Amino acid sequence: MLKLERGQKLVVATHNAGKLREFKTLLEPFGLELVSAGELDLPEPEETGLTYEENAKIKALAATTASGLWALSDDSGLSVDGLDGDPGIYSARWAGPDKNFDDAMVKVHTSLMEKGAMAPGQRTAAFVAVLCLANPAGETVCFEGRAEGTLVWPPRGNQGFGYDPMFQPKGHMRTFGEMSEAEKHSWSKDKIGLSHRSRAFSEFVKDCCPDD
Ligand SMILES: O=c1nc[nH]c2c1ncn2[C@H]1C[C@H](O)[C@@H](COP(=O)(O)OP(=O)(O)OP(=O)(O)O)O1
Ligand SMILES: [Mg+2]
Repeated sequence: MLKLERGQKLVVATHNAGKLREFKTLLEPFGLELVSAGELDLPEPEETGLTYEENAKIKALAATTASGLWALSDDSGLSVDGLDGDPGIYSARWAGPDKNFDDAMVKVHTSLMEKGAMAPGQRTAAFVAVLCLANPAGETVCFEGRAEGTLVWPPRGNQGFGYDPMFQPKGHMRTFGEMSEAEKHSWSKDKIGLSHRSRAFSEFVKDCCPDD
């Protein structure tokens, strides 16, 4: 089992500013020294895997190899039931090159409309995140988290990132885009969080983080 020590320097192996922000908040209580792949100017590896886990490993191993530090990566996406799980592992690039998430959300919505999926029950989806911790010896360990919800239209809220404004988590009336980061995570050591990332993070904490 891979275990981090208090004060240890850890690369957050992402080039996504939204994820980086979330990881900084989540990791804060554990007394680690954080540096991001962007700050170290690490190359962005090609995500050639066919699963979240494969891509998370690719990113964590690339970062630990390039930096000599332990690395924590995240591969995540939105799996829409009515679209057979798309955009899934391709969520970041599904709308095409030079497209932003406003375009990507329109594409998800229009694809569902083309299938006649108008009622909330036909617009269910899940966010999935797989975190991977890698050490410089090339050992890895992965943790998965899921958040179930419904896709609303039009998108609501301007917090979070990516597809957050159209994702309303199960049991809630507001989208992730309408929630503060703290609400989106709803993370604490003794209760299950709300977001896919915080749910995967709980498992990672249990096994790999120093006790605080
Ligand atoms: O909490 C989330 N709220 C909204 N959207 C989200 C979330 N989590 C993942 N997503 C979507 C957008 C993201 O771009 C894609 C992940 O793609 P993914 O390849 O894992 O990340 P990325 O390319 O943006 O950054 P990087 O690979 O450097 O970590 O799924
Ligand atoms: Mg990526």
